[in-house]
Amino acid sequence: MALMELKDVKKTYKMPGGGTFLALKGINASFDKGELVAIVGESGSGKSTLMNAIGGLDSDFDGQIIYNGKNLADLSTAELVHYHKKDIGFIFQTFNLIPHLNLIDNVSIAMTLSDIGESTRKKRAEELLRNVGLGDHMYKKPDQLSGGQKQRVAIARALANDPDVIIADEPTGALDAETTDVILDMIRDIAKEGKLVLMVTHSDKVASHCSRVLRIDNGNLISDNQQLTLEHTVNEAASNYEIKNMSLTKAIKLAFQNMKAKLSRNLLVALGSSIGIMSVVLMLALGKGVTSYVSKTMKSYTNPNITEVHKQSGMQANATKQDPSQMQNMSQTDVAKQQQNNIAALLGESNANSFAKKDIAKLKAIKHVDTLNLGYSTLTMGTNTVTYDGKKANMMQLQTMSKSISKSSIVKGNAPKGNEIMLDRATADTLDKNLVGKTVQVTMKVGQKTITQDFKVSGLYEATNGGLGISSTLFFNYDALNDLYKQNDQELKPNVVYLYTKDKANTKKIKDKVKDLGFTGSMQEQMSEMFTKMLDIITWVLTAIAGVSLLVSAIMILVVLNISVVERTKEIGVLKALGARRKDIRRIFASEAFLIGTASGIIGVVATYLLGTAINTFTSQAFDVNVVAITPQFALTGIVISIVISMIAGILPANRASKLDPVEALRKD
Ligand SMILES: Nc1ncnc2c1ncn2[C@@H]1O[C@H](COP(=O)(O)OP(=O)(O)OP(=O)(O)O)[C@@H](O)[C@H]1O
Repeated sequence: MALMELKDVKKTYKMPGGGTFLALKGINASFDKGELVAIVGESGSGKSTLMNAIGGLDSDFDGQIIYNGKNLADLSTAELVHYHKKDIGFIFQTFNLIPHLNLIDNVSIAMTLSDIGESTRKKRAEELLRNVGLGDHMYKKPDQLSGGQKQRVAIARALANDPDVIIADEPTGALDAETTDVILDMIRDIAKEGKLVLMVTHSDKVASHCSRVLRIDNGNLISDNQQLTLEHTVNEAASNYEIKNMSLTKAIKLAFQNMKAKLSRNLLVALGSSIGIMSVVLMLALGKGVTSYVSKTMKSYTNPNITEVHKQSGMQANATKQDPSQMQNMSQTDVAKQQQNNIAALLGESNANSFAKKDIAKLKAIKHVDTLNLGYSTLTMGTNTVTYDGKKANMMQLQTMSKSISKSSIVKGNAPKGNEIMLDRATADTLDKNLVGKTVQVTMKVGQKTITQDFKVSGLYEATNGGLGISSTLFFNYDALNDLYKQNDQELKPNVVYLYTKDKANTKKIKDKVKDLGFTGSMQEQMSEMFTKMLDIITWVLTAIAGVSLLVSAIMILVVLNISVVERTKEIGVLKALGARRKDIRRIFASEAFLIGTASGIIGVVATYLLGTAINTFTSQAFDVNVVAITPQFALTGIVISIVISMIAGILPANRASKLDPVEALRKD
């Protein structure tokens, strides 16, 4: 039985306009091992069309091409892949070597696609390269070779999996006369070693070296002449390893080599994509940093069993409750009045923020509240002064003591008892380094009156960032201050209420109820709410940046991979001719997307880390806080998002590449 038999092979091309063109009109021939067959004919006669059908690149023909008893048109996809890998080797006129791979990798590509182990691959490729006289050039890239050398590499590549049939399409078409002879000798040796070589050529001289010449004209086989018999030799370079499917790791490795070839372009894309990832990681890290700072501050400065309650002035409460559109309807006089009221309330000149008896009753009635303490706090804006030893300090704030001031805030001495006062350390230092226990003279407003009286300093309070009150604060006992007001015929109206519960687990419920009743929490709580709101805004801005840049990077990756598919169309055609499955091509491109994604994720995380460190250096110097907290989970999230986005962006180009028709891909200039 002949190795290959063509029975009435016809090929009809469908024209884009709807018509058809009959390029092969019924070819009959049979071929055996050890033949060197020249296929000659005018340009456009159908030679390449026939070779594509024989090579299994085009299965859409009529008639039969029987190889080892099986019609190629009936082969399953897996059988066709095996046919490409094991039975057929291609040699092209324009060599079609893969430019970014060295000669060893170019020759071993068919073995890579067959999942042959690296050492076997390398050994075989070296042997083949030595056989074609390129033993000294193995690590060169194709661009560093002459035309003849390139074709020798292509011959070595065609022989890698030791196929029975070699299809050579004008293998000497791009070579000078001298090189042509060398290549022809090599091809003849291949046939002598027992392979069937089908060689398309325009040249009668080349055809004269062949054992048999088939002449095609206008799609018909017009002559088939046996002209000489080749002496057969023993095939020394035979291989007998198992042909398998390419593994994912090999696809990733190939993708890695491709990426290296266009390193700067891929790095730029990764750099661009990393901006989105940086926004994501920064958003997460900032969220965590600020939240933990706020809760830490809250914890360290407040007693968890105590709920501090403030009352908003009527206008303030209305303004916050009103919707913004109604706010706009407020007249300018209303706004001005409200501002005056707010300032008056802060300065203790108005009762708008004071708790009435019914307010206190309401607060006391809240479930789980065990004790209720009254307090008073006001801004004094320098109207109160403390004098010691001829030195005077202006006090900005007056506040009564409460259990919510943690002991750690009192850095020297004790909390004021009875008629004592406490000052902040900064103010105390301006008067005397050792003020605790000393008696100072205080001039202060008590309701409508201004009085001057001596008080003993019981201790000092550290007004750290985020601590209670601002600096220059004068602390009194509530009862003592109340007495002082009474002595001066004034009435002290509490504007702070402290609700105490034995079980701190109830504090949250109490706080919620306080809000429901229309009261507000402590300054710290309000600050932390403000912080949270600010954080929300920052988060939204970063999310928007992240969203837009992730979209841009996805598009960028899609475009770059698409360009890559176009640039590498011929390479994809070669890979398919050598037996790459659709899946393999898809995997190579998907792996490239994966690698870009990983690189951009890593760059994004490193950039966030550097930026975060810079931000933290600044904020820790200015405010003694680290606002950016990058955790390994956030870094991982960033990298995973980056990979997922790139993989999604890579789907289209990878599919496009995998679906390329090998015949069209190889014909591309
Ligand atoms: N995809 C196609 N669609 C329509 N017609 C095609 C297609 N490919 C080839 N043909 C036509 O089929 C005929 C045979 O083409 P083929 O490429 O096989 O010729 P050839 O003998 O190899 O020519 P050359 O020596 O110039 O390469 C030509 O007339 C060509 O125009």
